[in-house]
Amino acid sequence: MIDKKKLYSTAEKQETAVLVAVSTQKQPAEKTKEYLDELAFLATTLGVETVKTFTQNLERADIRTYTGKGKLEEILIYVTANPVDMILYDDDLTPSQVRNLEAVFKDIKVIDRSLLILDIFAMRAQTAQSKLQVELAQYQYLYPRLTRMWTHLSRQSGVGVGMRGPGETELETDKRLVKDRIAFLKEKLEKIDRQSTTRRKERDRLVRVAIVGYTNVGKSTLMRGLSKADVFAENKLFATVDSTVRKVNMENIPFLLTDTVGFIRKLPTLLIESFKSTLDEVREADILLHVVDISHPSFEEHLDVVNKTLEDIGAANKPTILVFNKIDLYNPTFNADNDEGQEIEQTESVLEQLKKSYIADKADHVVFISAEKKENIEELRNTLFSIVKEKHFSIYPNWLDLGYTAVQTEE
Ligand SMILES: Nc1nc2c(ncn2[C@@H]2O[C@H](COP(=O)(O)OP(=O)(O)OP(=O)(O)O)[C@@H](O)[C@H]2O)c(=O)[nH]1
Ligand SMILES: [Mg+2]
Repeated sequence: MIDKKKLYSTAEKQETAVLVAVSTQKQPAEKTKEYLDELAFLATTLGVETVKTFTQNLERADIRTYTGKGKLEEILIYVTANPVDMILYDDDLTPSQVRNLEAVFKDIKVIDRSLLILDIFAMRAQTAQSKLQVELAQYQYLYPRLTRMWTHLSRQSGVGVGMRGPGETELETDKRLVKDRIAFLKEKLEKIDRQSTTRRKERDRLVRVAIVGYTNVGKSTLMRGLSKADVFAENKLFATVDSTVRKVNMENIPFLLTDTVGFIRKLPTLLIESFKSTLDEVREADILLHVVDISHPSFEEHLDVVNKTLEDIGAANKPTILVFNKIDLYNPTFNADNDEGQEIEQTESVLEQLKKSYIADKADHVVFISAEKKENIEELRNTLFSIVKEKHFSIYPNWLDLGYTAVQTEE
């Protein structure tokens, strides 16, 4: 049995972190800066304050200690002289890197990107299913890394980042018990998966639309704007971990709208695997609303990350509306490459060009909106509805003769 005696308390003091990243041939320095901003934002989401960042240029990350020796010493001097609870690495560390770094940093936690993201998911998971999914991903991540550090950490008072299981319990650290737990969780999830597949099959066949996108782009805000759902939206990463399905009616044609978990660069593979059945909502969708935060300086990279993840889960090549959101914050003079002295183009023509470039290869439709300020929502509704309608009539060619009442669902 798992020991659930020690409860996680939110009243703990705020934890502090230093961030570490390397710039490599594949990852130029300006990218590293952006990634570190994202890492700091992930930390903030967990209430962790960033006190310093360290970066290093290397051909590739050091296989033993991630950074080189000199930088490692520099970090050690800093964390010895200052109150620092954890060192956050922007990439995933191998079990042996973790071991080596633990030996250097002793009582200071060594946390990598995956572990941080897993921790946020643990905090956000609401349903029994997503809690089990997160717990499974956490244990699969921890199992090969269960070393002195984890047993040591679990004995420290107060559980912080890296040790938080879902449901406010602490993670188990006994290797043998963890193995049993993994088997148990897998079995339980398979059972839930079988039940929900049956339930989905029994559901009447309605057109399914999934809202997808990078984290924090405004998916839940848009969901609220398009349906009556009271969905949680917040300026933090991964506000949504569970998917919400709502039935929406437009001109007496019902369809299902799903808000989904956001994607992120380097989303832990284990999370994708264990969230398989949650992601089924995306995989089984007929139409995708791909939301992009156009005000974000790296929105194009976000777009590529999402498309790549969609491919990975087998959900690419669906009819897609590319929804550029937060148009109220968009400033093309900031995003566009402006050579000195060059006239800054009007927002409208910049958007027009953007639309053309995306229509050509990445989307069937492009719409610019502000979900928050409710700008252009009508245009989006109309575009969406025209596609939904087409799909709906291909399933129910005689819909108009049925008096609109043939389909009843519980959503
Ligand atoms: N200015 C502005 N802010 C917006 C807009 N749409 C959403 N936001 C804000 O962006 C933040 C994230 O919104 P969410 O709807 O939670 O985003 P999400 O994509 O569901 O995020 P996750 O569930 O965390 O992946 C919130 O603070 C929203 O208020 C918009 O059109 N303009
Ligand atoms: Mg959300």
